[in-house]
Amino acid sequence: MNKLFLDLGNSRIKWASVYDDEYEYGGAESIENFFGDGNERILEEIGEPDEVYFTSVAGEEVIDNLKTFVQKNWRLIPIQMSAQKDCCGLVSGYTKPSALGDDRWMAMQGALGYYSDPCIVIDAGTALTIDAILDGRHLGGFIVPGLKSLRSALATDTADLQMIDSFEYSEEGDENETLLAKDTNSAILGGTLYMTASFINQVIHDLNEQVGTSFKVVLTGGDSSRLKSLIDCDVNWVPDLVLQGMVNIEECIKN
Ligand SMILES: Nc1ncnc2c1ncn2[C@@H]1O[C@H](COP(=O)(O)OP(=O)(O)OP(=O)(O)O)[C@@H](O)[C@H]1O
Ligand SMILES: CC(C)(CO)[C@@H](O)C(=O)NCCC(=O)O
Ligand SMILES: [K+]
Repeated sequence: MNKLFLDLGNSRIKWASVYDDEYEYGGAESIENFFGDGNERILEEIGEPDEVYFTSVAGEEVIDNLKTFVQKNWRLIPIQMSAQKDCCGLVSGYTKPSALGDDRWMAMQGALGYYSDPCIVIDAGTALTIDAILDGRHLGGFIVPGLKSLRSALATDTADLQMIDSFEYSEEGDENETLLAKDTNSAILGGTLYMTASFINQVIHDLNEQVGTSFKVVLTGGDSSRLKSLIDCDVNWVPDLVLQGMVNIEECIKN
């Protein structure tokens, strides 16, 4: 039995397979490339699934594309997984549980595969989210712009600042080494990174203080690799946390 799990984000799709109970993270691809021409390589890598599960924070159009894609390539109907009120050892903290981002719910379910409690889950994706779990309850969380959104806001709202591609720029590798920058790109990259890390550290600090415990911290998302060394405590870095959460739920429901 080959089960395919898909995580549809706002910028990228990530996938993993469970083949005879063996979990394997597949990779990530931009949404355009995934559905675009020349995706034979991705299809080949994925293989032929028997069942397809997906979760999504992308729009209806992307979900429709996925359904068509799965039907066309494998003659299957994918099963959507979403945030619940109370499921697999976790109770939602949202006043309206269905309004919580499905990726946030899945990431928390993924974190519960590592720690029974209490833990803080950080997803540094297109948006950056922080959620906390204590005694099997989601305490709630925060949503702020991700690094790319912060940088693009500056570029949009000023005359002289341009959008910089952090991936090209990171070759310089100096944004963590000096605190203050001496050129525009470093000032933006370093500043937004430092701002985001300070926010994360403050939330962790305040939660620990308020609850009187030391929360475990689990980190995921496209920007997590650049943030992890700036977090003041030990961090469990799990790039495929959302997918792991989906697999945990599927196993929990099956059993
Ligand atoms: N090719 C890439 N490789 C790694 N990181 C990337 C890449 N492209 C963008 N990023 C960074 O990752 C962030 C987006 O994270 P991620 O890919 O996890 O988002 P996403 O797929 O939209 O997920 P979500 O919508 O769930 O947040 C952006 O802020 C950007 O800086
Ligand atoms: C916050 C994002 C964009 C993070 O990917 C996603 O989880 C989402 O669209 N959430 C819905 C709103 C909410 O979680 O309150
Ligand atoms: K997002």
